[in-house]
Amino acid sequence: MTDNTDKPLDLASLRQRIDSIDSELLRLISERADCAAQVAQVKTADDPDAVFYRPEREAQVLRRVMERNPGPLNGEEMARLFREIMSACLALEKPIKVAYLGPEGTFTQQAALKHFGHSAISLPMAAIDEVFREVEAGAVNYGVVPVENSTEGVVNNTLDSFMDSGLHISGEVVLRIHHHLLVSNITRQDKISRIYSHPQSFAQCRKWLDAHYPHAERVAVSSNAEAARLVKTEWHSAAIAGDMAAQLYGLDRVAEKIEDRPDNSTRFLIIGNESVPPSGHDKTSIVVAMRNQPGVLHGLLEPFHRHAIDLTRLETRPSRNGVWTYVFFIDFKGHVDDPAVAGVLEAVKQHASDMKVLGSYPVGVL
Ligand SMILES: C=C(O[C@@H]1C=C(C(=O)O)C=C[C@H]1O)C(=O)O
Repeated sequence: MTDNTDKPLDLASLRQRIDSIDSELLRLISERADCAAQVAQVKTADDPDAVFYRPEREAQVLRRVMERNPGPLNGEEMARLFREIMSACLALEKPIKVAYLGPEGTFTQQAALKHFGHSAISLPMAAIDEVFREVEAGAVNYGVVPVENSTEGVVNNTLDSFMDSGLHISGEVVLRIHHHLLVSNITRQDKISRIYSHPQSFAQCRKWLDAHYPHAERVAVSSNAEAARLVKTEWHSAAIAGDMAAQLYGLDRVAEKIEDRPDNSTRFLIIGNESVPPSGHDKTSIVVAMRNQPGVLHGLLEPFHRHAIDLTRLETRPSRNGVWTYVFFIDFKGHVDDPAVAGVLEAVKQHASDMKVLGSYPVGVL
């Protein structure tokens, strides 16, 4: 920052300038909040039961921020700030309630807050099917469940829960997963003989553990947060968990980012009761049951190729109503309202004994 003579401004002048920028920001954010409150009035005037939260609109707002961001802050950082502003604006009407796979301090809670912002009310559930039940019962607006990890693959419980559920996928969020080796203030670091973690986290840190703690007993527990909690009471134990669990239980990081793959990330799905209109950059998830005949997989995939639809994921799960019969979970780019997608779905139906659209939703922005 310089004045007219190109001399750098002194500290006092820079702080004065920051104060006046902050005043302007305060005014603008408040004006934005007023506008969002008026949108809520318009929505309820048309329909008293209208939902204020619009996933497709929020994705568009965040994308626009990233596209127009002039720097020096990077686009994701800027979008995170706007994510929190939107979250606070929405909460002015009614804070959104979100159930997640708990307990408190899990990566799923981190994903929920990343997606909805910190003004959302997040409620921990003990199991994935409880998250589904809570959303189905209308006790919360949305649920957040993990669906796949880049190192360890699919979360079977989540896919299985979709088979029995009428819920829609309304969004996705991808989180970079960093694991740390954590100890408490009573831990004797030279005497660590037991390490607690969730089985998925053990799998993601296997090489590091083999190299650094080959003789420590690895005890699998139901969540990383539970692992962190146990460490508070045992002087010879450590935990593998992430930042949220470390913060929640006040643990120290003895070794940071110990995951074997630096790009280790987990994808989470947002589940809700409503379908989502197109945002302009969407994904669709379907589940398909196939008759057990030769060439079924070709028949299933060929329409995607023919309509130039980009497949992003294909998972197979045993179907639960027959031995050696399978269902396929398929994710692809596009929205059910796109004519090309409608064409594919028609063609897939010809080959399938059953097909269900789990949802079309904005591709994760953050
Ligand atoms: C303001 C709206 O409602 C909510 C608040 C938004 C915002 O603060 O930008 C965006 C989408 C909705 O979740 C809207 O639909 O435009």
